[in-house]
Amino acid sequence: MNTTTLSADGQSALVVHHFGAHVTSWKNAAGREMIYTSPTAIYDGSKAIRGGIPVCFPQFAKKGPLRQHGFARNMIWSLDQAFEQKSGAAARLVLADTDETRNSEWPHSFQLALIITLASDGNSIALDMSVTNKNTNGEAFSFTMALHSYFTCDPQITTLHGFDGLSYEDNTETNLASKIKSQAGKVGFGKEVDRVYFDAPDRIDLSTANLAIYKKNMPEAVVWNPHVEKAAALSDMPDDGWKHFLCIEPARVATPAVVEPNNFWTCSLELKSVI
Ligand SMILES: O=P(O)(O)OC[C@H]1O[C@H](O)[C@H](O)[C@@H](O)[C@@H]1O
Repeated sequence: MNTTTLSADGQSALVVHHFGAHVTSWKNAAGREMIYTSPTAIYDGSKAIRGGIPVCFPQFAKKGPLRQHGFARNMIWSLDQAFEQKSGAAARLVLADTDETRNSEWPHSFQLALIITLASDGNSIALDMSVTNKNTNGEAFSFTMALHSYFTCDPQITTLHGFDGLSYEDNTETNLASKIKSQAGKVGFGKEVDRVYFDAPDRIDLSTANLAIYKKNMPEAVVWNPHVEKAAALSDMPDDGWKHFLCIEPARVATPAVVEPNNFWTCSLELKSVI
C-alpha cells in the first residue's frame, strides 16, 4: 500500500496510507506513538485498516443505506501534494466519485480533500477536511461523517471530563426506547462503551494519552472502546487490543451536513501532545 511519511523536529513522524487517507502513526518529538493501530491490521485493501484515523464518509456507522462508515475509508485516495509550509510538513490527499460510488446509494459527484499537517515542532498534527459538491444536475447532497481517531492510552485508568450533563446515544443498549441517556459525571471505561455524545465540547482532554483534542464543525464526539468480548470478536485486533486505545471520534451525525452544488463544507481536527 502506498504511504506518505511526514517528518519534523526530534523523532517526530506521521504516516498516512493513501488507502482511506488513513493516518496510521504519529510519533511526537520525543518519539512517543500517539495513535493506536492494531498490530494485526489488514493492509491488502480488502477492508479498512483497524486503528489510526479512518475517515468515515459519507455515512457514519449504520445510519443510512451504505456499508458501515461509508466508502471513503475503503478507497484509494490520490496524493495531490506533499509540501513544507511555515506551520510544518503537510500532505493533501483527494478523493472523487467513481463508477462504484455513482452506482451506490449515494450517487453524487463530489471531491473530498484532506490536508494533514505535522507541526514543525512535531508535537501537534492537524486534519483539515473539505467536501465539495460537484453535482451538475443542481442537486444538493447531505452526509454524515467522523474522523474515527484511535488514541494510544490505557482505558482502564482513563476518565473523560467535560461530558457531565451531555445527552448521548448508547449503542450498547439493546432496548431502543432507552438508547438516549444523560451523562452523570465523568466517563469511565470499566465496560464496553459505544456512545454518540451530542454537542460535545470542542476541546477534549485525554490526559492518559497526554493529548488535547480540538474539533471544529463536528458537533458530536463518538466515544468507543470494545472491551473484552467485542475486541475478541474483531478479527483484526489482538484479544487484549482493547487495553491499548480509546476512540474519541469527532463527528457530524445528529444533523447531516448539507452542501449545495459548487459549494463546500469543512471541518478540522487538531491534536496536541501536552506534557
Ligand atoms: O469495526 P468498525 O466498522 O471499524 O467500527 C468500529 C466502531 O466504530 C464506531 O465507534 C461505532 O460507534 C462502533 O459501533 C463501531 O464498533
